[in-house]
Amino acid sequence: MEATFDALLTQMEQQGFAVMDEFIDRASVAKLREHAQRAMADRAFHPAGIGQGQHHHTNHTIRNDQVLWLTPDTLAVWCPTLHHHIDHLTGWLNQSCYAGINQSEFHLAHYAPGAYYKRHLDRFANNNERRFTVIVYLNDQWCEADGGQLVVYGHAGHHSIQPEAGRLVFFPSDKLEHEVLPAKRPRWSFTGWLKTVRIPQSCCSTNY
Ligand SMILES: O=C(O)CCC(=O)C(=O)O
Ligand SMILES: [Fe+2]
Repeated sequence: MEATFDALLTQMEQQGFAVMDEFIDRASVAKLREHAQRAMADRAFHPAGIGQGQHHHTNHTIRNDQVLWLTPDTLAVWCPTLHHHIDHLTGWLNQSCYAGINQSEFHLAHYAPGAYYKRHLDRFANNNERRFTVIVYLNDQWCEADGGQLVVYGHAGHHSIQPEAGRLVFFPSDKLEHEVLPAKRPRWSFTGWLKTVRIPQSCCSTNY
């Protein structure tokens, strides 16, 4: 896996983003998608918002997908393979690149036909904790006519990526602008953000 992660980093340096197929196997994709579909049927998804903290709000002119936030523990149960790979990637980033990742957040996303997410950066204006974005798609046999491509604005201009099952997209959350074009069939994905969260000094000190 280390050689694979090296290749990811090389791609990211060269083009501003990295793409890897079969990051997780088909059976793991199918299992995670089934959990997502069941949660959707149970009305556990809710309209996605933009902004953070007190600035968080929904804005359907910018995005109109639905999301379900997952704790790392739930991810570990719903898709142990993906949980393990993300853990492994985080450890590698910390050891090889001194990335200082100490937290993560994850959600599943569902784009109903017609849903989109306009061009944006993943890092909030008032919070620089998000360092890397990790997206894994859960859609079998996606084709051009299905729409829903992820368009990334990399070093060499824009590039369109099909949200195909098992495919990983990886990029720096504060640098790469991207958008999701309107999907024409239900579009399922997992998105994670690897973060560096400053621990307040007072939490680390011990009083003797
Ligand atoms: O699903 C995708 O392709 C990208 C989603 C995205 O940009 C986001 O959730 O911030
Ligand atoms: Fe994004």
